[in-house]
Formats: sequence, C-alpha cells, structure tokens
Amino acid sequence: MRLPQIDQHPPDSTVAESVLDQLADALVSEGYAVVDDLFDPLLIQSLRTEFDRPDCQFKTAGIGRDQAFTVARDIRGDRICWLEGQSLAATRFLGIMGQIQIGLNQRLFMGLFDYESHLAFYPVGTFYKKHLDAFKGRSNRVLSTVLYLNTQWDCYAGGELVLYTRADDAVLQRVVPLAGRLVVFLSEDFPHEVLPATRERYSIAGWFRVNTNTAGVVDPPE
Ligand SMILES: O=C(O)CCC(=O)C(=O)O
Ligand SMILES: [Fe+2]
Repeated sequence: MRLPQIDQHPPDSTVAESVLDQLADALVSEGYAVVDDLFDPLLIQSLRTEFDRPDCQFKTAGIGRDQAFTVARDIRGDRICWLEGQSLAATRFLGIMGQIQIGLNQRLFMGLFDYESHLAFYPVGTFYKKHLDAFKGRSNRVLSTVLYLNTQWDCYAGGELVLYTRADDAVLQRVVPLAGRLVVFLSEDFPHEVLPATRERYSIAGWFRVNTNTAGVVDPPE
C-alpha cells in the first residue's frame, strides 16, 4: 500500500495569540517553556520526512565555529543539516517560528532579529554532553528552541533533554523528546544535555538571534 504524500501538503497555520501569551508568560516567570500542541501533527509528520530528502547532506555536528570547528564525539554525536526552507514543510516550520519571533518581540521587546535552525539526528547511543548554547555577551543567540519529531517514544528509551539551573546545577526539568513537543529556553541561562537513547532521535534545534550590531559583539569564532 502506498502511503499518502502528506509531505506535499503540510497545513499552513496561525499561532494563536493565547499560545503566544502563555509562551511569553512562561519565559518571563521560568525562563523556559514546554509546549505540546502548537504544531499540527501532519506538519510534524512532514518535518520528519525531511530527514529522508536526498538533498539533505547530514554532517557530524561539531563544537566551535569556522577555524575553531572540531568534531568531538565524546561531547556530541548528532548529525545535522541546516534548514533553509528547502521544502513546503520547512517553509511552514520557519513561518511558525517567524510568528513566534514577532509575538515574543511584541510582548517582551526581546529584539529577536533572525532564526537559524538545523535538523538533528542522534544515532542510537549518541548524546550531547552538558553545555550552554550561548555565553553572556559572547554570542548573539538568545533563545533556544527544540522541536521533537519522535512518535511513540516510551519513557524507557532515554534521550531526554535535561535542563539544569545555572546557579546550583540542579536538575530542573527532564523533557521526553515526543513528537510535536516544542521546548523554548533562554540560551544563556540553562545548561542542558541530551541523554543517550536506545533508538534514533529526530529533532529540529534552532536559535533566535539578536542583531550582532546591536549586541555589540560580532558572533565570535567559537
Ligand atoms: O535535542 C535537544 O534536546 C537539545 C539539542 C541541543 O542542546 C543543541 O543542539 O544545542
Ligand atoms: Fe544546546
């Protein structure tokens, strides 16, 4: 039986003002949010099929940028492909993230200027050790996002995202990487790690950035 070509028709959607209100409130009070019903399940299915596109050249992710870039499998083992609206599903995804950008700027004056994101595939047993996505004043990444694309993830499979408090390194939240779940957190404030899993793990990680000119520092080569 042929499966329907769902990836041809991912639905377009508008993020409700009430969802943006809740997201903004959570960022102000907690610094992070976990949202489960923002994305249409059909779009999530389409985004999962992006990983099978022949034009997506997955590279082993590294640490650092430009000349400082190194692959370090003892730190992270994911394989990534940058997202640039290669398909209707990717365009829809970026459209939703654009609505979140505008919605948060209107509510919190965050000055979010653009958004970069990549598909991330963690082979079985791989992980991403505890890290910060941005260091104060040294990066233009201000808000991290992760959208999970894993259907029927059971709680014994591992692969959780663990968020820690910056002050005392206590576990703040363990997030199961379930399809459709979006995690948003302030990039400078939460050390986090991805635990190894007994199955392949699919997600889209992204970062809202402020304009480097207004941040005062050019995105550093690291
Ligand atoms: O996939 C996740 O849960 C988090 C990924 C992450 O921390 C990163 O790519 O910087
Ligand atoms: Fe991260």
